[in-house]
Amino acid sequence: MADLDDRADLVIDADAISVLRSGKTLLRDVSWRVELDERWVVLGPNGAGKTTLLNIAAARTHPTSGTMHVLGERLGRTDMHELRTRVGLSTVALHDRIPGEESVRDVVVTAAWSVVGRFREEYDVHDLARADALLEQFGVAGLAERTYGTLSEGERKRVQIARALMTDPELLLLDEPAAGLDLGGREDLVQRLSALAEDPDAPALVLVTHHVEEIPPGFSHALLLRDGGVVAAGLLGDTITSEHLTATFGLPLRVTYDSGRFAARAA
Ligand SMILES: Nc1ncnc2c1ncn2[C@@H]1O[C@H](COP(=O)(O)OP(=O)(O)OP(=O)(O)O)[C@@H](O)[C@H]1O
Repeated sequence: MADLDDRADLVIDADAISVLRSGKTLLRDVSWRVELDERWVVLGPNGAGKTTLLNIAAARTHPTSGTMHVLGERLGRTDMHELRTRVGLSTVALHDRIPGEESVRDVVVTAAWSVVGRFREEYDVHDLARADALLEQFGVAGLAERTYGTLSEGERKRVQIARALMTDPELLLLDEPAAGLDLGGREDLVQRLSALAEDPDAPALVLVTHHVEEIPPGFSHALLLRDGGVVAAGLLGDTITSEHLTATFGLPLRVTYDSGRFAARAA
């Protein structure tokens, strides 16, 4: 019973999950618990299994073994489509499908549409107001009338996150949101994600990245992956250490921390 109560606040509860595809082990015996008010960073080198884990947390795919609960629902025993409507997901693969000629406001508001299967003419004024408020929150309200294809990469990333938040998800998963941004674009995004992390009304957050420099202040926990396995997990300050990063990336690294931001370089 105590165990059930413990689980009530868990948005992600991975219990020894493994993923095998085409004879390859993508995830190996991963256990990971995320609570409602936590903001997690998932860090690891290319091919570590980060996107695979995110896709399971987004109820897009199942583990091969182990048990996975998302928002209290057990994958394999629940309606995955229904569950997906409660999770916001932002990935490069999803955004590649956004038509360039779509207006920025429509890119955001159609998130509500695709989830509930409504037709375009049935958007109500609340949806439009919410889309505009999210564009404002991410500093791109002035671009609402522009077509998505004309935006810079940094502007697109901010619109993508606004879109992922449109459905008011209970869990927001962001896969490398700062990838491909220039320094100014990255810093702007880090600040906005930091504000989101510090908002008590924000959903539980999981941010996948390759770089400790991209960890926004306000994030609370980190999961380090290498070769599909967990190297370390827990509170950010205990987890993002030189020792753990060295083990994660397989080369001697020195981590520094200054004013809420991490940096890493070869030791
Ligand atoms: N369907 C599949 N069949 C076989 N191998 C796969 C399949 N999907 C992914 N992989 C491999 O699994 C490993 C983990 O992939 P994943 O995309 O989860 O890693 P990642 O940590 O997100 O990497 P990156 O940082 O490069 O995006 C990679 O080596 C990838 O090539």
